[in-house]
Amino acid sequence: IHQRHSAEGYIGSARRHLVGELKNLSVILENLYQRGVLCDEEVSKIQAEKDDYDKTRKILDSVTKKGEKACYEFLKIIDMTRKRTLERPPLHPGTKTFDLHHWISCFSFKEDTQMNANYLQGPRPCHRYQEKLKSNAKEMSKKFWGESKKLFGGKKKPDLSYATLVLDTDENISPSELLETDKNILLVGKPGIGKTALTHEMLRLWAERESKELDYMFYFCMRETSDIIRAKNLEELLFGVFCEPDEGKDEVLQDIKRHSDNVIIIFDGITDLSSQVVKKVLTKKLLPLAKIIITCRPDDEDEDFLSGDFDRMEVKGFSEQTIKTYLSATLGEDQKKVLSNLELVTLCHVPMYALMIAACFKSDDSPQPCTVTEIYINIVRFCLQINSKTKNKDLNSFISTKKEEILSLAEVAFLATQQKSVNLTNLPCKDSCVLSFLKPLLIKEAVTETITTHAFLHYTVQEFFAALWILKNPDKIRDVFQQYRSRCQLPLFYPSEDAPAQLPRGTPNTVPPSVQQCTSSGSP
Ligand SMILES: Nc1ncnc2c1ncn2[C@@H]1O[C@H](COP(=O)(O)OP(=O)(O)OP(=O)(O)O)[C@@H](O)[C@H]1O
Repeated sequence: IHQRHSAEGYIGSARRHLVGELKNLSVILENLYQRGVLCDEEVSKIQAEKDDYDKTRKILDSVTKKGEKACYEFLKIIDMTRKRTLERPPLHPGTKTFDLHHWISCFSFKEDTQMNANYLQGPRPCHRYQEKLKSNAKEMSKKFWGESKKLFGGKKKPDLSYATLVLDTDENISPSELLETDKNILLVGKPGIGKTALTHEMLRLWAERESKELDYMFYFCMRETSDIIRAKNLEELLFGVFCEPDEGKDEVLQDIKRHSDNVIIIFDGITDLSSQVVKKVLTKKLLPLAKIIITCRPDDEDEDFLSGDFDRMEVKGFSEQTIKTYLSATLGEDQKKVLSNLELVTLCHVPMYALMIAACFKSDDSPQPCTVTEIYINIVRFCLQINSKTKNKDLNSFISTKKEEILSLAEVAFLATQQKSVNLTNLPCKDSCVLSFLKPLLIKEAVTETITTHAFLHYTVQEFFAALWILKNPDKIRDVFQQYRSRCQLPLFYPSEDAPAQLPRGTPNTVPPSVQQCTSSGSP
């Protein structure tokens, strides 16, 4: 039950804490002026006070002297600008006794629909930039889901965006809760489990949320590292790699730096800390109050990422219920074929496999794959067929004619995976059909110069081809396992001296088969 307080009394009760803890007094003064609480002269007088202490005292005195209405306006301003004007709540409860954020949230405001939010906004270029970031975020999210939909051909356009479940000590957390929390987050999850999907969902939610607050959200795909590594400072990272303001660059950068608590940055698929700027952001040397979200695979998890204050969470993929909803949206009646096969249903816990399975089963005459390897083979054959417009009956002989090109792609995949990279600087062949597994990656070299490199459509496709290359070069298997063992300090379990040079079949209960496990980034 909220007890109704007088605004004047409410300010009085916290005066001691407000003096000394109010920040960004210029924002408060500007708003008091805009709302007609203080006139020009009063504002100038306050600004002339020697330090923030005295300025705050003077603001409080002037507002209180003007009575209840002015005090109410003041509280309203503090409420709307709290991120900028109040000290952050303590990260460790108990280290600070009075929490101004909590205090202002307890004041019960009357309904006030007349309020003009514009008063509370920052400089115009910052707003224009926020709008640009929001439309970028919407676009990225749309594109992400659009690419999955392409697998279903032109006719069927299922809705593929289901909230990924995140599990943290037995508690499911939704993407919007992740977005709202003030904490820094480390999201760990195996390949294809939906880490990128989750970050794109957060981007979408941020772009669509109705908030009057001026805030910023940035996304970096850490696999596209070269331009990130080249960024020498914060400006080059935020504006050069991600998105440049159309006007008032300096003003925007100033605002971002000054109000870093209004910034959210996602580093998706981090493998190491080779970028100095990224390292500084993670260790809070830059943008100390920004909220940071990192995603990585379990193999790449590194204590250095956590030197800041991060909450670690695991992305667990689809639940039983989500699998059913997903299959029904993508397959309709055909879902029964998948649901009747326990192995396939279990695979669907990994959204990437759910997508592949749904794509494989989408038409009546599709073969029924049962392992991850078979599903990847299906996908590869499916892509080759679509791109070459080959009839089903001719597909095998078509693939035979392309053997060399396919293996050259596999070799490039293997070499890149070994170097923990997705940037393919040299194309393995000229065949457009085989090259359809790649997408161009544009890297800005200079203002007017862009270099085009290539990357696989999805990292797991690169891993599949890398595994294919090992299978075709059995003499390399021992080396690869040896390398894996020395990185992970695991006993060398396979292949033994007399074991056949052949990899075990996929274990379809939860994870990718050994083929992929052995070649995933960090553990080739
Ligand atoms: N919540 C979801 N709803 C529907 N499809 C999803 C979901 N999450 C992931 N997918 C599908 O699975 C694919 C792989 O997911 P994503 O790229 O997010 O995995 P990841 O965990 O980032 O993998 P990696 O570690 O390989 O980068 C996506 O392209 C998307 O098609």
